[in-house]
Amino acid sequence: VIQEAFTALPKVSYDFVIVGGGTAGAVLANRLTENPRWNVLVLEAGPSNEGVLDSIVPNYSFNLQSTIYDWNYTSTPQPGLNNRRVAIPRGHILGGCSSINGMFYTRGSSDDYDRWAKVTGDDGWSWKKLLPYIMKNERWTTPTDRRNISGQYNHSVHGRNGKTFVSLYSVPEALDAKIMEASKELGGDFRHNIDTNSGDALGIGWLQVTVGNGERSSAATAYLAPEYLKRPNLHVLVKNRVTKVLQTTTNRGVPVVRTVQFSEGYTSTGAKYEVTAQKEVIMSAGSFGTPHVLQLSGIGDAKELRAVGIHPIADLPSVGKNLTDQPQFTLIWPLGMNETQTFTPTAEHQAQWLAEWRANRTGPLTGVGVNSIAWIRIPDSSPIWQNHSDPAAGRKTPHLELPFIGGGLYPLPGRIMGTNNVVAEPHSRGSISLNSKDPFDPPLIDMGILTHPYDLLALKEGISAIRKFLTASTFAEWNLSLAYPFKDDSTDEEIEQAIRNVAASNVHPVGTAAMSPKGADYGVVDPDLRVKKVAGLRIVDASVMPFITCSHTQAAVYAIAERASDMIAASWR
Ligand SMILES: Cc1cc2nc3c(=O)[nH]c(=O)nc-3n(C[C@H](O)[C@H](O)[C@H](O)COP(=O)(O)OP(=O)(O)OC[C@H]3O[C@@H](n4cnc5c(N)ncnc54)[C@H](O)[C@@H]3O)c2cc1C
Repeated sequence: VIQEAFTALPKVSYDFVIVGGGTAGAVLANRLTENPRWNVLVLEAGPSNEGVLDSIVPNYSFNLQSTIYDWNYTSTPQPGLNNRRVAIPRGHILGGCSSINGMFYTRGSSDDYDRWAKVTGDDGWSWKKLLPYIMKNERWTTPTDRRNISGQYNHSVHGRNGKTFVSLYSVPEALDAKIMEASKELGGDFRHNIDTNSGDALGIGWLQVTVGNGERSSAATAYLAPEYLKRPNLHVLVKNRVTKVLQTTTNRGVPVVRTVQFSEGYTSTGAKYEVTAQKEVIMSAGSFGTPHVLQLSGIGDAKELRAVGIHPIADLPSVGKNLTDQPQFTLIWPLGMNETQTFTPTAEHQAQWLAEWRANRTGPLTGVGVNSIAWIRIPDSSPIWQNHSDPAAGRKTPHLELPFIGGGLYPLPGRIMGTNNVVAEPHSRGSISLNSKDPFDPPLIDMGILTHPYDLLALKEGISAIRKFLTASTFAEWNLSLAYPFKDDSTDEEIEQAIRNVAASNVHPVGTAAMSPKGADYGVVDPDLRVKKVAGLRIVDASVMPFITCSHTQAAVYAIAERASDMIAASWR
């Protein structure tokens, strides 16, 4: 069961305490309690996901932002964005970001994982070794519209017995046929790739989503489903925020950190508790929550910690550094056609769609708004390579992600088409640090967006690629003209300024507690995810990625958490 008061929990000793019941935390909670002898406590700051309609209806996911289900973080002024502050949503709910995300299921390329193996010296992080864990997470299912999907994915690279539902997009749009016609006509970078989740991520593929039976499949619905919450050894406490991890003892001069301090409710005035894990504390508070709690606890850059009045227990300067996210913005192309040839949803449509969803779990509300994505490389001949190194992990790795947003209702197109422009592997890096030693004071989050000149040039390469794609003859009848964030005839300078005025985070922050080889004098965790310079503490979430995957990040987090569960279980067997 899910509890909101620590006093309501049975008085047992916990083998493992998991900080954060998010994407990774829910996986660990499930897998570690497969062993009935191990008691596990999950501490989640946000409320339960149960019954939250916006988290169940796939098309409602945007409603969750700027609510109680969001941490509502705002970045520091971003020099690369003309000093704007940008919003960075994060799930504040059981299931974490997987309960509020866009449900895109994209794994990245095999190169991405092979690079992790190379930079950590642990072959277990390679694509080949992780693929079984990727598949262990996945429960492939038919899309909600039950169309014939042969030729739209590669059966052999998908798992059928996992926990998280993965399916193909479910709301056909007029745009779909056009994308595939253009792909056929242009080929090359725009060739059709039957499954961009196969390790070779390049080309245009159909979108796979974490949706099953018309509902969002999150880490909470999948790994903390009622059948698992029934386990007597699994204890889930929501609406309780961890404020610190504390040194429990010292073992041969090494601080042992197995005690967790937490505060009930959403404000600093709640009751305070401490709990000590018999085996390990696992930090799964995400790319912001994990480094924030570590720093509050004295684990981080000793100089920076002392400056805010925190006594360091482990000097790990990499905590909170290497913050990596993909810069992105959307181009809007109105269709030069009249209203009868296009489709604009009304309030009446919305009501009908909700009624259909409630009755059958089918219809337009099962869609996430995107059906296909182009993953492409910047040409080898581009002048960009004269001044910049290639940030991609290898030749099967795209530099750019270009999702297509149609918005119509088949067979009519929407009044506008959107093309998202994302730098899949950026060069810019940001950081997260303490504003003060008050755990309820939000951290300073510097996303570093567009601070490296490569990233802006790469976005401009993305614009060229989109324009090239739209020259395909199939688009002629739509009379597309660019309306936002600049015009077809804008100058180079106007385009650069427009990008800096609208670009934002792709909401995929990673890397703030990154893995490095055992014994390295940089990085935060060893390849087995144990925090360096202390004992009793591991990190399992998006923060451990040394490099971002060229993708949306949930599939990689699930893979990390599935492998971590095995590693942790093995070390206590
Ligand atoms: C709006 C949005 C859209 C996205 N879209 C996609 C997408 O379409 N596809 C995709 O693949 N990825 C997407 N992502 C990214 C993806 O969801 C994340 O990378 C992934 O879920 C992160 O998992 P995690 O376990 O690292 O962290 P989280 O899932 O964020 O889990 C961290 C958990 O810890 C809790 N927590 C934090 N601090 C504390 C504390 N002090 N005490 C107690 N609990 C704490 C949080 O409340 C949260 O539940 C999106 C993310 C967002 C926010």
